[in-house]
Amino acid sequence: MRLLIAGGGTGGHLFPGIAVAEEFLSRDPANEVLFVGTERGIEARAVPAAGYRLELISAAGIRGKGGLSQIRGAAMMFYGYAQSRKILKEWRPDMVMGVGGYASLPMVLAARGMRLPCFIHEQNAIPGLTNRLLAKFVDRVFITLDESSRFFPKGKTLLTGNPLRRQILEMVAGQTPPSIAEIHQQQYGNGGGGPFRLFIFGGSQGAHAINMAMLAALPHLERYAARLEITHQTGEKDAALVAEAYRNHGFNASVMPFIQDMAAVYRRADLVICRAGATTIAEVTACGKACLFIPFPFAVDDHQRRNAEAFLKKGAGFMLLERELSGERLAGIIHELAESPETVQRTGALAFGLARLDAARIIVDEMMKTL
Ligand SMILES: CC(=O)N[C@H]1[C@@H](OP(=O)(O)OP(=O)(O)OC[C@H]2O[C@@H](n3ccc(=O)[nH]c3=O)[C@H](O)[C@@H]2O)O[C@H](CO)[C@@H](O)[C@@H]1O
Repeated sequence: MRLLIAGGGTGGHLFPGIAVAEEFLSRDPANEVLFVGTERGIEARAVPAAGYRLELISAAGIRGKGGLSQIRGAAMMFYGYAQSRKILKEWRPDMVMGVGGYASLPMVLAARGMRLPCFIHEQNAIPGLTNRLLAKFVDRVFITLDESSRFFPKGKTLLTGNPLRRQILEMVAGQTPPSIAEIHQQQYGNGGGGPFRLFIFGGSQGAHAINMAMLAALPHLERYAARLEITHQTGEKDAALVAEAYRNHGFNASVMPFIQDMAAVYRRADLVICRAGATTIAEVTACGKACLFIPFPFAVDDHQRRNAEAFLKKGAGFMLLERELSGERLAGIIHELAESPETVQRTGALAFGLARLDAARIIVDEMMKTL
């Protein structure tokens, strides 16, 4: 059977699609998957790197832009629709899934026009415009958080969670959470002051504001430099600057623009400091990690904050808003949590309790049912 997965732009849309592809391919060696995205999206690099076939179409945003760019965006969408029809006629998928992002709009509409079974997956608490529009046309809407259900037709919406890539699921399966006694031994054994491992990352593109706040936090953390083991994903632009700052302040830090094997880094972390993109949240909760969320304040409809709030209500994470973010504040929280292993352990355990590990399986089961 053939599944076409359309959309992307950012990792938060694309990686759930890759998770569904992995599940679908595991069902039958004869199954095939084709990804469709745009050349500017993360899919242009990440899909071939993951070993999948990718077709590119033309697509662009329309929402909130001035007259000329709206006309340009609409023209690109029409062209993308024609390209989508051509791909569908040539590749002949059995079903099509949109994962959000510009490319999913023309492709899912074209697929619906050709009467193919169509599905969408929404990752966020507040859905993007593409998925709101597409919901009317698809057979099933899969959602990550109950909060988004009010935007979609009741009869066809199903709460599944956010599909997790195999690298994350395998890590979770092989992991036994440490006991409080082990954490104490690790952090206070051998005369006290065992390592506290921080993983700082800013979603699929890195976060300049988090990078700068962490640099501003370093002078306040110098006394703990020997205890902190830091892995910091910066995005492309800030990598050199951030690496140099850690060196100058005497910190043991591994700085990378982008990380392929996220599971390995999650596994080692005691505390994760990150944005509140939906896929990030799904992963840190599955890994049972205590997390300080710093939501991206300009995400459409402030959806990152809403994503995080869904977890904070249950004590399963911490949040610091960007407008309150300063080096001193960030250093204060890191220090406080490094000194409080019970809080870190309890928060991670509560997060794990909210994780949904079977989203990809449920989605593929549901898609197969409609065939
Ligand atoms: C600025 C913005 O609007 N961001 C949106 C985007 O975020 P973004 O693309 O940052 O998505 P998420 O934070 O949800 O997920 C990031 C994904 O990238 C992966 N990763 C990240 C860094 C790295 O070095 N390597 C790596 O593989 C993570 O493991 C994760 O799978 O899509 C999300 C899902 O729709 C939204 O919730 C976010 O609001």
